[in-house]
Amino acid sequence: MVELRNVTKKYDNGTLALDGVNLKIEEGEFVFIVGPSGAGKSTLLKLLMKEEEPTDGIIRVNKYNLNRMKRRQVPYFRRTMGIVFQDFRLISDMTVFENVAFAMRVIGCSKKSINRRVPYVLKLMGLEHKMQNYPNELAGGEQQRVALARALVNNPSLIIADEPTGNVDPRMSWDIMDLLSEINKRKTTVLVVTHEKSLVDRLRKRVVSIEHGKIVSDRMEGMYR
Ligand SMILES: Nc1ncnc2c1ncn2[C@@H]1O[C@H](COP(=O)(O)OP(=O)(O)OP(=O)(O)O)[C@@H](O)[C@H]1O
Repeated sequence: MVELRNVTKKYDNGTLALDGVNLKIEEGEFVFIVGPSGAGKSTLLKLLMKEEEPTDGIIRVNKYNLNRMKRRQVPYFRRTMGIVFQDFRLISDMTVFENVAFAMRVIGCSKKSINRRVPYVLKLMGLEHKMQNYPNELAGGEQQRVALARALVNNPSLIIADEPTGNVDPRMSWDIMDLLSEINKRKTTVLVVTHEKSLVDRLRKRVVSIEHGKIVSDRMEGMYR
């Protein structure tokens, strides 16, 4: 469960990025966050992963109250969620396999389970033939899928993705959305920031629109209405 109550974020330079945001996302929901550039979408995600602090308001993610969280708890908290960053943040001197394995290693998984799980997840992403390659040897869309594999590998209860289809062709965008939908069917909460109106229009999901730091609409979208 994700909850923001009256959340405001003003950056040090005076920019009001979020202005009194109230939002509740139940466990197992799939939610798109949309809005023009500069609306505050990335800021919202950064607050949810405690990369930024709110100026005001209360934020809860799963069993955590982010306002009260101690600095040393943050890495543990982040490990409960799968995060796909806009710029992937893959580690350049690690292979694809190692990048995904690393997420398992930091939570103390055994070598045996890593060797079983990582190839499985990479295969799901259609990357089994790239396991020993380095990120800079991959196309943008492939790097995107490595980032997604890394976010999924520990079966998180919440996945947060910032423009997960940003650098890929339309067909691949659909594949990524299909994967996220599949994961969502297994009760994982999925939160996706996207610019791609065509995806949002065709998928029957909850869509939260943000403009100038405020939620301007919150509705179910879909071709079947
Ligand atoms: N670290 C920062 N310091 C100061 N201002 C910032 C910072 N990060 C973002 N902003 C500003 O806050 C506002 C919201 O930015 P944010 O990145 O959340 O928008 P966005 O909706 O994600 O945009 P985009 O779709 O282009 O990624 C913008 O005016 C932006 O310039």
